[in-house]
Amino acid sequence: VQDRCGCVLMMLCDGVCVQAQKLLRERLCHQKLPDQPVGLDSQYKHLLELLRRTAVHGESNSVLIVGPRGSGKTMLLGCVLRELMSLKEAQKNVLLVELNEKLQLCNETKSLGFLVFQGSFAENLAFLLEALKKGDKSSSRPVLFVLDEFDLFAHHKNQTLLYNLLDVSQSAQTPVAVLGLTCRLDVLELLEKRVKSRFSHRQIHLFSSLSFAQYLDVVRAQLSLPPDFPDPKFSDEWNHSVTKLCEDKTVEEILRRNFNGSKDFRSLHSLLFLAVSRVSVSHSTLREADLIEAWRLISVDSKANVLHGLSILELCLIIAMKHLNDTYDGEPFNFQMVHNEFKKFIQRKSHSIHKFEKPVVMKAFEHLLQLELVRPVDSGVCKVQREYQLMRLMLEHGQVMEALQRYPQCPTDVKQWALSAFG
Ligand SMILES: Nc1ncnc2c1ncn2[C@@H]1O[C@H](COP(=O)(O)OP(=O)(O)OP(=O)(O)O)[C@@H](O)[C@H]1O
Repeated sequence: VQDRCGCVLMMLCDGVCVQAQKLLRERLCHQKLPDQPVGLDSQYKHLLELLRRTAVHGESNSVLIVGPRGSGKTMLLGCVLRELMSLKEAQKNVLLVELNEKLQLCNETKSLGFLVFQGSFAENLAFLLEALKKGDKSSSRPVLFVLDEFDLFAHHKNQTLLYNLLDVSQSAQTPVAVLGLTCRLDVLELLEKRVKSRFSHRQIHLFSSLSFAQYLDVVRAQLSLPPDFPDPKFSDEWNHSVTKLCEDKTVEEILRRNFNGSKDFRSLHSLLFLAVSRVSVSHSTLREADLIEAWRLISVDSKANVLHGLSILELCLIIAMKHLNDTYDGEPFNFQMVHNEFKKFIQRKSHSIHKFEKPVVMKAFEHLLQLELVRPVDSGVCKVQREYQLMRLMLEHGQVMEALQRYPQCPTDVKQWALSAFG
């Protein structure tokens, strides 16, 4: 009987644990909007007010949301639209149209059952403009145009689409809001004069001024189970363990390093995702060890891994390049110089490395180039023979030394030669 009870309990626990993990993984994979954007209160209010004026009062408008990758442009817009659609006075009233630069509607809009453009760019544009011009301010439904990667629109068809949309947004026809999302701070410089003069010049900037304390709040919020989680006992225990985890010194140190590296939420989410994935029935709460392991996985140096897979000849060429770097004060080098340096080593110091024919050495050099461990100084110059093309080594001291330490059966004379360059 005890065994059976234990088994049933185990299955129940298993179910809740899987449910919690699924919920958190979905959240961390950006499948859901956060309840509230963190640290973007003023931007949120500003955008909501602008869109409310279009949705409720029928005022046309245009605005750019500018910020680096992952700074929350899409999320901010999503949260604002969610609130806008929940406003009583704006409900059912607003049409949302997401466009890409070829004037195709994006998938989300198609699924709303709204119109789908299938024609050429010119046909689509003519159709769209006619539809917008037919309306008037009082009877037409306001239309919100969302132009993600706004800078790409600036490269298209003499900016005809931008010109026309902004033109409509300035006239008294159908109320239209044009919302551009972009990473480019200089995006206005890309616009033609006629387009620029029709843009409202409203910009909302998302540059993170997030403090570490706020960042920790985000971690806690991202890892906590919601109040409506089906098993309140489990979620209480889980949330308690999350609070405790965030107070742990080692965990705080890891989070601080991640924060100092990048304030981008995507990198935080990857870290937390890896930690959450380690939770299992045998340990159904998050532990310090899960975060440490996740951090180890995330901070693995990919170049060090590539170095680990090199042949001994390729490794020797890298050491020769480092010697050249030291001799010529970091000036670029070419294959011929590397080959000479390598030959010197074989003649004077090496007993373990065979003589290699020049084409073989060239092949090894080409492989390093393919792996981007070596890069041409000027890739545009293709007239220079490969042997004489100037190159730079794209590796740091520590990366090569670590690779040598881990290299299986690395000959001692090669190690010593490396130490005289990297040591
Ligand atoms: N201030 C914030 N508060 C809460 N979550 C945030 C915040 N900023 C970013 N995020 C989260 O980070 C992830 C990336 O954000 P988002 O996709 O909105 O960035 P983006 O600026 O649109 O990036 P891209 O330029 O690549 O399109 C999302 O899951 C988002 O929920």
